[in-house]
Amino acid sequence: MTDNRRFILSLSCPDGVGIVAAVSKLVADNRGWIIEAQHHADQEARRFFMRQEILAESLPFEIDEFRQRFATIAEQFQMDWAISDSAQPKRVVILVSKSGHCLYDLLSRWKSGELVVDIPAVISNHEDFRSLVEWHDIPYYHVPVPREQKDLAYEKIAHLFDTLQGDVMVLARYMQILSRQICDRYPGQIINIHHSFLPSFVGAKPYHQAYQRGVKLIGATCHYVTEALDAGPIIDQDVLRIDHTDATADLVRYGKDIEKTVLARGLRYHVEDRVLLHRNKTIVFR
Ligand SMILES: Nc1nc2c(c(=O)[nH]1)N[C@@H](CN(C=O)c1ccc(C(=O)N[C@@H](CCC(=O)O)C(=O)O)cc1)CN2
Repeated sequence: MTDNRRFILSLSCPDGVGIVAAVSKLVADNRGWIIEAQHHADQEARRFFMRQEILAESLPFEIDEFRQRFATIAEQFQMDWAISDSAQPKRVVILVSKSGHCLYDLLSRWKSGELVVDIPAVISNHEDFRSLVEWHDIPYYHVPVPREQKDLAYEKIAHLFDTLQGDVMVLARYMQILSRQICDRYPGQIINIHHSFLPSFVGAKPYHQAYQRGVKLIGATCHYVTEALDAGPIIDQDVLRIDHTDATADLVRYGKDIEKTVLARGLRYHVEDRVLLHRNKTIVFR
């Protein structure tokens, strides 16, 4: 029975000739079995992006030696690169405030085995979801964010994340604006679900803004968090048609389903190393 463990190689570098050949030659010379391969050349940016999944058991060496052997090619082509192990689940720390629909959804997908991650903790600025989270045998940390002590609160969250050896923080309707310090400390490691079709309706009350504007489409956006509010690189989006008969409460209700779907999809892309960042945009190898 073939062991389905894969090494996932993701890279970007200045575009040029011979990149695919060089990478594939290293794998082929070691009789490696490529399960999935995608690449993209951004002609405007003159940058090349690539993702390969290689069957771990097909290679005669472990991941550390694979990284050592790949480093030579990476230097030759000035690559930003990473090799991850599909058998090593990402450690996802979830942050939530008072709206629990995305938290419930992620916990359900995790409990059913659909979302293969480790959840070392849930952090909240309220006590609302302690019993739900602890029922899942997941530690719950209540970190209040008083207006005059926001930086101290975010230092506590950063210390918790480091102590828990988190790989990614998911803001699952966490309604506090993170400081520049914590955003800069974890670039590409904090994912938010914003309840609008960005760039429309930034802020805490997008459904109210959508209703007031009279739009015919609403949506949700999963993006990486930067200091600039709701302005980080977009990972995934979706929309839904609405009309004049829909009140703000209807938009909030419809929106919850879109938010859950878009966040789960965006998080899956991230934990499967399918997202590469370039400037303020993403390449997503779906
Ligand atoms: N630095 C960033 N922090 C956060 C981002 C982000 O993109 N960059 N996204 C938000 C989530 N969000 C919308 O998706 C959002 C959350 C909160 C607010 C807001 O105005 N909050 C007020 C307090 C509101 C309250 O207490 O209920 C505030 O912080 O003063 C706007 C947008 C998460 N953080």
